[in-house]
Amino acid sequence: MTSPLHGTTLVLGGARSGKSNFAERLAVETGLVRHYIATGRAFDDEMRTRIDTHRTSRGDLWTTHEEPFDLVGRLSAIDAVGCVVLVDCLTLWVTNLMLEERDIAAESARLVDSLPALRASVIFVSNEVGLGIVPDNRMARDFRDHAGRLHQQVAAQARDVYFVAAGLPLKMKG
Ligand SMILES: Nc1nc2c(ncn2[C@@H]2O[C@H](COP(=O)(O)OP(=O)(O)OP(=O)(O)O)[C@@H](O)[C@H]2O)c(=O)[nH]1
Repeated sequence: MTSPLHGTTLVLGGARSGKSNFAERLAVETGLVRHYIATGRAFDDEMRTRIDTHRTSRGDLWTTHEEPFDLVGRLSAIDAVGCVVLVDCLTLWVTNLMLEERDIAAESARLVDSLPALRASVIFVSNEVGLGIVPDNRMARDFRDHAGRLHQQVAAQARDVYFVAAGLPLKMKG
């Protein structure tokens, strides 16, 4: 079975742009079995509250997986014809890898290389973090650069790419 969204989709946007809600809608519209991979971790009460709100609003028709590091392994474990996997989000994944001093270029390449073989439809959500002024600290600049390169690689591989601002999706590819 090939869903209307078969392949990879990338949904970019700023903080509170509505990108996660839009990506969830795309996943629901496929009519496929839904999986959600959260790369975020609850480090404080504010994040815990936000995560609880997200879980409640997703409801019971989603299977949630919390995976801060091994996206390739988790995607291949879930992978099946007839399912859609929403990964929210790539920028938190990059953050987690940076905090562990992993090789981001290698991990990014491994992820992008794994995509064509997947049978599931995969929707990646990510923050566009490159639009502001040049950050004044090295780690923030590295983060911006890693995220920007990863977005280019995923976008090149993706069938559909969207940019969301003010809750409105702009289709950039597909
Ligand atoms: N650990 C965990 N994280 C979750 C879960 N559900 C959502 N999240 C995280 O919540 C984050 C998105 O929430 P927000 O920060 O409120 O949304 P945002 O992406 O900034 O805002 P929008 O652009 O409006 O979507 C994602 O990065 C997820 O990783 C969950 O069940 N478990």
